[in-house]
Amino acid sequence: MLKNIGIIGAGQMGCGIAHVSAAAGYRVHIYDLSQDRIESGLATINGNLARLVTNGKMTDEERKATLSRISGSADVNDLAPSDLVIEAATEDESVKRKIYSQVCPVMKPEALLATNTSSLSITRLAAATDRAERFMGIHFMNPVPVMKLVELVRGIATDEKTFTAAKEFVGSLEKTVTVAEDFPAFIVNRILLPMINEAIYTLYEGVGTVDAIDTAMKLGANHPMGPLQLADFIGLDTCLSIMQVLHDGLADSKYRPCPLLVKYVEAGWLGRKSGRGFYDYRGEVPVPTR
Ligand SMILES: CC(=O)CC(=O)SCCNC(=O)CCNC(=O)[C@H](O)C(C)(C)COP(=O)(O)OP(=O)(O)OC[C@H]1O[C@@H](n2cnc3c(N)ncnc32)[C@H](O)[C@@H]1OP(=O)(O)O
Ligand SMILES: NC(=O)C1=CN([C@@H]2O[C@H](COP(=O)(O)OP(=O)(O)OC[C@H]3O[C@@H](n4cnc5c(N)ncnc54)[C@H](OP(=O)(O)O)[C@@H]3O)[C@@H](O)[C@H]2O)C=CC1
Repeated sequence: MLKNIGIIGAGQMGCGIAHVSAAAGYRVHIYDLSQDRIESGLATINGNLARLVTNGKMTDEERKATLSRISGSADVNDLAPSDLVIEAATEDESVKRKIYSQVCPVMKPEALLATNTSSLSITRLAAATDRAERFMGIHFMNPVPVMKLVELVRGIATDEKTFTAAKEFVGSLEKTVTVAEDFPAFIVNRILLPMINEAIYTLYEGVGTVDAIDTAMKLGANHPMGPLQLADFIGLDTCLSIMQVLHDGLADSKYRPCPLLVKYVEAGWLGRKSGRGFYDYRGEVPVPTR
C-alpha cells in the first residue's frame, strides 16, 4: 500500500504530479536542487488549487488539507520515507542517471522508483538504478491536473508487482492508463512530437508565420492549442530532447530536429518557462517572435 510519494524535480511536471497525488490523499515530498525552485513550485501548486476553489471544484478546506500533505526540501535524504519516488527532472539521460545514483542509496530497499521521462529508454534508465525490477515509466501529460491520460511503460526487468502498484496508483488519481512498449518516446510523443517538429519546419521554411500556423491547426484541425503554442508550453528543451531520442533511437531522417528548434534552445528561448520561445510571454499578452 503506497502512502508516501517522493517527487524529484519541482518543475511543471513534478509540481503537477505532487498536486494530484496530494489531492488524492497521499503524503508528498518534493526534492529539487534549490529551495527557491521548491518555493516557486509550491506557490504554483497553491495557485492551481486556489483556481479550483474559485471554480467550485474544491472547497477551501480541501485546498488547505491538500497543501498540508506536501512538503519540499533540497535534501535528497528527505526522500527516505517514500514508498514510491517519481523522478520528473530535466529530460537529459545523464542528469537522470546521476539522480538515481544519489537517490537509490537513500530509498527503502522495497520502495518503487519511476520516471516521468517523455522519451528515454526505461530499460537503460533502470540499469542505472539498484532496483530494475521495481523501476518503470509513469508518464503523465501536461498540465497534469487537467489531462486524463498516463502512459505506463515497463522496462525489460520490471516485475508484475511494480506494474500493478503503478496501475493502482494512477487509478487512485482518477486518470486513465495506456500501456506503451519501451520504444523511443512511447505512444503520445512518438506521434505528437513529429507533428510539432513539422510545424517548426513549416515556420522555418516560411510556409506560414507563427500566428498562421497556430491558427491553422486550432481552427482547421480543432486542436486546443496551436503546435507552436504547445511546443512553448511543453518546453523547447524538452521538445528537442524528445526529437533527438527519436532521431537517434529510430535512425530515420524523418525525425531530424528542425534547425530552428535547435537555435531557439541554444538561445535559451525555452518557451513559457523562460519567458520566450515561439511567443514572447514577457508582456501582457503573448506576442509571436516570428
Ligand atoms: C511532452 C510530453 O511528454 C507529453 C505531454 O504532456 S504532451 C502535451 C499534452 N498536453 C496537451 O496537448 C495540452 C493541449 N492543450 C489543452 O488541452 C488546453 O489548451 C488546456 C487544457 C491546457 C487549457 O484549456 P483551455 O480551455 O484552453 O483553457 P482554460 O479554460 O484556461 O483551462 C481549462 C481548465 O484547465 C485548467 N488549466 C489550464 N492550464 C493549467 C495548468 N497549467 N495547470 C493546471 N490547470 C490548468 C484551468 O484552470 C481550467 O480549469 P477549469 O475547467 O476548472 O476552469
Ligand atoms: N513538459 C512537458 O510537457 C512534459 C514533460 N515530461 C517529462 O517530465 C520531466 C520534467 O519535465 P518538466 O517538468 O517539463 O521540466 P522543467 O524544466 O519544468 O523541470 C525540471 C526540474 O528538474 C530540476 N532538476 C534538474 N536537475 C536536477 C537534479 N539533479 N536533481 C533534482 N532536480 C533537478 C530542475 O531544476 P533547475 O531548473 O534548477 O535545473 C527543474 O526544477 C522530463 O523528463 C520531461 O521530459 C513529461 C510529460 C510532459
